[in-house]
Amino acid sequence: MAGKDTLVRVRDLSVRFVSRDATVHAVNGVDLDLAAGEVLCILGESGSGKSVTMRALMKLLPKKAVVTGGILVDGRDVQAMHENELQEFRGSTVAMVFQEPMTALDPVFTVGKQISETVRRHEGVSQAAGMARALELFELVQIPSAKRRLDAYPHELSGGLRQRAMIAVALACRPKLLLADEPTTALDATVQIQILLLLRQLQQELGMGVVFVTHDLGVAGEIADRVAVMYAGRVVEEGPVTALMRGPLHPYAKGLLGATVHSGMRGKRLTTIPGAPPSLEALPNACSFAPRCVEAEPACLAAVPAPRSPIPGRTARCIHVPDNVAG
Ligand SMILES: Nc1ncnc2c1ncn2[C@@H]1O[C@H](COP(=O)(O)OP(=O)(O)OP(=O)(O)O)[C@@H](O)[C@H]1O
Repeated sequence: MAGKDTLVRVRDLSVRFVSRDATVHAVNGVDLDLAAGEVLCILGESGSGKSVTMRALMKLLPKKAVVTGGILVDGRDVQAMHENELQEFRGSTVAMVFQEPMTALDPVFTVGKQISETVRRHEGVSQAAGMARALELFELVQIPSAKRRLDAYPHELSGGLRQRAMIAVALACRPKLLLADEPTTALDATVQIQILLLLRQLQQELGMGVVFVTHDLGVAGEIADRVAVMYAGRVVEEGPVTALMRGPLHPYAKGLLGATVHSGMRGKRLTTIPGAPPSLEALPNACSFAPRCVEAEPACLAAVPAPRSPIPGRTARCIHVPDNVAG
């Protein structure tokens, strides 16, 4: 049963991309829960299904994607929404920030105009009220000389300020859920930490839920309350960030943590475990990590491991993890 303050509830989500030549099984039976005001990081290496999972939350996948399973956001069935309902839902209930701000910002309009138009579209307010809200948002995301910068075009802002402007656009209609797809990856380290701190502060002030996709364990440690570690389209471990970083349960998470800790936390690509993930076109009916796992044994190849929960609030899909929690 979904709790009273459940903001996101995903059950058995699968996403396939079908083409004439092949079927890519990008996401395979993902369960996720997010409480209002909580930050969940989806962590994993390239191609593990992080972005596809996140985009499914706002039905932002190409038409050819075959999506099955249940997605409830703020109690609404996302899969069942039609285009006009989605337009209202995107922005006012859920908004997204991207790695590349120019994905969200239009180069031919000033940033102030873009924010005020977004507000006007959703809330039907006057031009002056839209602009006043834009200024309020620029101040909220701590853009210095906010009034002057509202008249800037996106290319006139530095990378960090552009990122802040994009966050302001995303927050324009006070979303309950913010989706962030590697929004700091392209920035240099000091700007990256400033944007992470800003997001954390905004999330707390506004009480928003955040789903944050990253390949960077250091970033997850900085911003997350809970982490879901994805591998080959499955969540292989899920739990509170501090517990997971102190003592990961799944061998893949152990490998990531070992690799990252030894070489410094932030900015490290999660690719230091020997071997490569399986092809998403031919996933085995087995533990997908077994070929790279130091703990693998024949039983790992018998079936896809079910989630086990040795500690309340934590799960891992590994047969070596005990399953002690009743219910
Ligand atoms: N539109 C699409 N058509 C076909 N395959 C796709 C499409 N979008 C994603 N995929 C495939 O789905 C898989 C998961 O992609 P996804 O973008 O979710 O990975 P990711 O974990 O976010 O990786 P990255 O960190 O590189 O963005 C990949 O194999 C990708 O090639």
